[in-house]
Amino acid sequence: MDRNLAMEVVRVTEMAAIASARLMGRGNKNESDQVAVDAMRRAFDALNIDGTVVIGEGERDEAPMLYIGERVGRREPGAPEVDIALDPLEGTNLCAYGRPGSISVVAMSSHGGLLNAPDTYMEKLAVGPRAKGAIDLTKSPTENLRAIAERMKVYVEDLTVMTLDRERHADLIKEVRAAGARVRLIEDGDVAGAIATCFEGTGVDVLMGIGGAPEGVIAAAAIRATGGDMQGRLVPRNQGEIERAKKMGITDIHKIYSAEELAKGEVMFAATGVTTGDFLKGVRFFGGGCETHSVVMRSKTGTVRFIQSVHKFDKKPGYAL
Ligand SMILES: O=P(O)(O)OC[C@H]1O[C@](O)(COP(=O)(O)O)[C@@H](O)[C@@H]1O
Repeated sequence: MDRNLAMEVVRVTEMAAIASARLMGRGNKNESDQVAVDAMRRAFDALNIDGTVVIGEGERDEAPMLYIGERVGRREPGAPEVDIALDPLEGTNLCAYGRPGSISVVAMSSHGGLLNAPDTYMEKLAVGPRAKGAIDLTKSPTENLRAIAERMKVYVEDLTVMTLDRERHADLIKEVRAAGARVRLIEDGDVAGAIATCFEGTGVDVLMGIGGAPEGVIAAAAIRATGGDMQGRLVPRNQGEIERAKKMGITDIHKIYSAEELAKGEVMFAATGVTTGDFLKGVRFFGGGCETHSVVMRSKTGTVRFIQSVHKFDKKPGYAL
């Protein structure tokens, strides 16, 4: 993958973020998501890649655009063949209700690099580079917090654990509190939550708990690029999801995946803030344009770039739609 591709991919997340941010706070999550999907699909047409969506908006029969298996990009001769995991609007409710932390996101790898995760749940444990190697999903949350604290040379009481505010996490939250760590509950958006552990300034040290499996693969791509660490284990909700996982080539449903197994080889990752979150500002509109804030990363070099862009709608009418 050409290194300049990483800089091109950010245009795709910028366009999707601008489109959904336009509808921020209107209380309609489907509408916010749909405009992001449309914009992202259009933006891919400008990229000279031969891309296959491996994690997208759903199966072909349920998602008309950016469905799993869809080929995207201009696909001109010499275009790199890439697998793509995307979420045009991660945290649809956050955007629809004007809450912090929604992002638009794309991860890319060479062919076969991204786990074809079924649309089920995944138990996730993610930390930043300072705690790399200290996590183990076979151990209890308390044991993990002690190992993470030791590796980071801090007290467990200094750690902040982010988790989705869900009923299913009642025991987890109780245990984390009993261990002495601080807890930050989020309403949605555990991709941004996992990535936040890799940026010191966010104050988030650990992401724990169960969220979407496709989101787990996207997060793993970013974790790989930033040098953090992550483990994930599928948590199917019913027999149908187990069957679906098998069809997608997953033989051991209980397997614990490392970040390297979720997103193998060279990966690129780009995200643009829709609403302001822990490490990205949201889209800000002004007369005739807007400003976006994005992050672009490559696992090969570990370079992390924050990109602040000013878009003028009279010169780029496509962005104004
Ligand atoms: O809402 P659930 O069923 O607990 O699922 C959790 C998943 O939903 C999200 O919070 C938001 O997903 P959407 O953007 O599809 O609404 C993810 O970040 C998370 O992985």
